[in-house]
Amino acid sequence: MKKYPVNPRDYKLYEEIGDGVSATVYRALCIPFNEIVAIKALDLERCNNDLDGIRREVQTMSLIDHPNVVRSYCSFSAGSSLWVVMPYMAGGSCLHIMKSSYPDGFEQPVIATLLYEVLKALAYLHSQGHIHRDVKAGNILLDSKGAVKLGDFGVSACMFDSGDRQQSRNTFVGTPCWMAPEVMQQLHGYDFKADIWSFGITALELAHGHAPFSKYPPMKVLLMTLQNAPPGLDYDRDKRFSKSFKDLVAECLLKDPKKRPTSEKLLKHSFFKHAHSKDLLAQTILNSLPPLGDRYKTLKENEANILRNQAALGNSEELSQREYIRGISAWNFNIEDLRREAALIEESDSGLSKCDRANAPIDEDDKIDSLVTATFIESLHDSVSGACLEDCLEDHTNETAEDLPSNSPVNEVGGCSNVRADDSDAYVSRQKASIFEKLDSFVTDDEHRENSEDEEPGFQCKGRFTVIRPDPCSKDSLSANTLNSELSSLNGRLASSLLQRLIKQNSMLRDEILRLMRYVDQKTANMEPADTTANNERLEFSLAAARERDLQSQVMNMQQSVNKLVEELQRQKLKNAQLERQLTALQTKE
Ligand SMILES: Nc1ncnc2c1ncn2[C@@H]1O[C@H](COP(=O)(O)OP(=O)(O)OP(=O)(O)O)[C@@H](O)[C@H]1O
Repeated sequence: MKKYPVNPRDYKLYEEIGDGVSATVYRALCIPFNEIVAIKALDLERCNNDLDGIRREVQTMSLIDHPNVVRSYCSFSAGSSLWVVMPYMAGGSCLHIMKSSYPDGFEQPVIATLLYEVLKALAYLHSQGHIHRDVKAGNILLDSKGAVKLGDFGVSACMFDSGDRQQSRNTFVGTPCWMAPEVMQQLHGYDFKADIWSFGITALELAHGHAPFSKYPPMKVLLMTLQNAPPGLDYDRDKRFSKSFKDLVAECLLKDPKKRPTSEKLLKHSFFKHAHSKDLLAQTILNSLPPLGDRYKTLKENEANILRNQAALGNSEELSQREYIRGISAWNFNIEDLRREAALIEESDSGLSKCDRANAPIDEDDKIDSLVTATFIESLHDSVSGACLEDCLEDHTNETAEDLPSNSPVNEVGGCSNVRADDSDAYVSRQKASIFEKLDSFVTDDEHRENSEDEEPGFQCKGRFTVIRPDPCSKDSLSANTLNSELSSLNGRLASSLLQRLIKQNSMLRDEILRLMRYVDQKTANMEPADTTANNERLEFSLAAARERDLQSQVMNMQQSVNKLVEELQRQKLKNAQLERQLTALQTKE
């Protein structure tokens, strides 16, 4: 097999052709082979605490061998970046193609052709034990001849892994619009069926030019995905699509992952009778497209305009849209964002599309406050009791307002279409006050963290990444050795500060959960006989104990990670000492 060089000097970087959370992608020339390639430059400083993720991505990519999956030729470090050399996909991503030429989505034969190829990639990955976890139009790449490949293993996970990596499937990664409900809930982990959900959302994205709820801020996307009926193809709006397409989407977007078909089974779906060869793609959507670099530049300019407008209007939905345009997967899920987004949801929304409206609960705009409250409270309960929010809501879908006591939690909280305006308004205000109180306590914690950041100016938390702020004054003056040892010691300090923060947040969350449970119990006690209250208390106690055990085991795992990091640090120090000795020896020789 052809061996690509692993020296940065053997490559010549041309223009930028894409970017994501952790990487910038360039068109490049592999000089010895005189071959155009793509180089993904992962900025190790931008994702310092996600080295495992990077290692995983590179490992996964190098082991992959399938015509529908982007493979890596080789990878190596170049300065503070890790370069991954890949085949150059001159057509770019489907998201970019739609943004530049097909804002309302593709025609059915094109969609069927694209999806069939993606599905072959998924069937292969799943058979190899991988969950892709980031299936979306932005990661469907086309070469100049119309070959389709699935890219970006930044958040992929292996189903056969145990221990640490298995646990990573319980963490919150991925783009909210494409994220399966079970991934959002973070209750019981998830499996490859999460990819099938994302595949269904991607099908809608290719059909409409955007994913369902893509214009909304992440918090709202989360609420809508959890509480609304699954999105789908609309009877009126999507007349141009066949019944088999509608069926395919509906099957992929079943909320219960067990009911979703496997990728292998989906390959036999009748919709794929509409699939063609790659020539169709070359002759239709790739025909007369400007070069990828130019398209990317235009896209960046548009993005900059949106940013300017958004800054002028102070509109955070535009911000969300900008992230969508960039096809970014990370979700900056911090309490400040949450607060801002919850406040934004309060404002009445006039922007729901007809299709989104069809999927929204009745009076959704008016009662969105209660949705916020409901989801916070229910998801807090769920994280304690392990009960599924979705089940909880579905259990009550057939009940009407009249079936339930007027002050029942379902009427007041969860049953969005059954909310009684008079009772619920007061209830919602009370709950909102309590939520903001909770948020305040988190924010205070965040402020603490910020203050402590003052002591350690290098750290900054950004969603799933902890970013090291570059220090322009010192960087150049550092020798490779000191930089190395600095990075290693930062890892240790970073892990322990993260650990402390997590423990603190967990215990605060637990207290808050208990407080909220007591509150709900007090409310329901009026309706229940006395012995049920005693039972509830017992249940509450055992649930809290189970949660505590869970937290303790998480803490132990984190401590183990810290120990590993400390060991790594020692190793690096030894290496540094050796290098320094060699350096001195060399200097003496000279
Ligand atoms: N081999 C390639 N050929 C052409 N363009 C590519 C290639 N790989 C990636 N791109 C472009 O670069 C963009 C970003 O790449 P990628 O998604 O791998 O980065 P990332 O940082 O992992 O992104 P994300 O934010 O989705 O995690 C893609 O959406 C695509 O448009």
